[in-house]
Amino acid sequence: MTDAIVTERLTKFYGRRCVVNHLDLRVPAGTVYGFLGRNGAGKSTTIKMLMGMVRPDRGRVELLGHDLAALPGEARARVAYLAEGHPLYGWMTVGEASRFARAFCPGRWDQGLLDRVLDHFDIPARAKVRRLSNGQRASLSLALAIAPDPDLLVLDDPTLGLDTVARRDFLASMIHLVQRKGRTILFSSHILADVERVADRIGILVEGVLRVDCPTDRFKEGVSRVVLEFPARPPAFPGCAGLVQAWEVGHRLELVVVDFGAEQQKVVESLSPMSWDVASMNLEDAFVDYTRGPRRSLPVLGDGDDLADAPAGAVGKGGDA
Ligand SMILES: Nc1ncnc2c1ncn2[C@@H]1O[C@H](COP(=O)(O)OP(=O)(O)OP(=O)(O)O)[C@@H](O)[C@H]1O
Repeated sequence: MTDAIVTERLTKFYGRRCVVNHLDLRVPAGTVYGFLGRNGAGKSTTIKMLMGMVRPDRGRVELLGHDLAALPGEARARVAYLAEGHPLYGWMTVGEASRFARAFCPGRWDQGLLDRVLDHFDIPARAKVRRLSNGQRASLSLALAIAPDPDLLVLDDPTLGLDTVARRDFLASMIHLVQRKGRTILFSSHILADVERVADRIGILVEGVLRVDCPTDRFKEGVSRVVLEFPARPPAFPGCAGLVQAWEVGHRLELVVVDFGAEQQKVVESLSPMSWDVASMNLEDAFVDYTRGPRRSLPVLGDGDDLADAPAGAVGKGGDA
């Protein structure tokens, strides 16, 4: 098995609105996959469809090589899911919550690992869940999710509300899990610095359409901000392949371009600027610049080298409805 998650043309409507649109997602086994998108892009809906909690209107899901509709119990036990907001029963103690979770995982439970995580985050077994801090609740949820030693861990915005130190500890635990051979993690997040730190690959949903699906570095290197300086008001930019957006700031023209190369350079030089420069960007800057563009015509970014020249549309077979 090479892909831990596969979706084919996965589609969900709420009313007449298509919130996940022909999603072809492939998450290779052993990958930490950052699933990104602005508020309302469709991340949670997708994750709920992956977990069988929301029924798709079209398409199919495969987890660990099995069709989700016929997932054997043995495979289901190898998948763990952490819902947004770390839902736990506040009236339970930590020990009760652990025993409760364990009852759903007969045969696969690493109590030693759970104890180590609880100890690391200083979470006593007798503490009531409702008295835990946000960070402790998140860590308890993660500990309960990883105690069955899952092959696939799916987390919906797991670091929401955590402080920087708690987030780093949480992410370190995630990496520890995945470093054990073949483990796969898909997580959604709005904290791009976290994603940049741990994700091998990213997918970006824009209004339910997967526009980016590639290694994290490929995305950072693929999106460039180009700044052209002029002595007076800049000329209008004529456009080029891979252009996400262009705007004027005083005597400057700023462009966001996917896969800036010789062809785009020629267009820039044809405007005879006094100077021009390509700025390097971190993941957050690249994400902001990319997703702020005109949504229906964003250049797509995937593993291939020639995607910026592809007609605007989704990665894979899908497209705008
Ligand atoms: N049960 C529902 N009924 C109707 N509309 C819904 C339902 N769940 C989600 N939506 C809508 O679907 C769209 C996608 O929501 P979703 O929660 O998947 O986005 P998201 O990318 O996870 O957003 P966020 O980052 O804000 O959590 C939103 O417009 C949301 O309002």
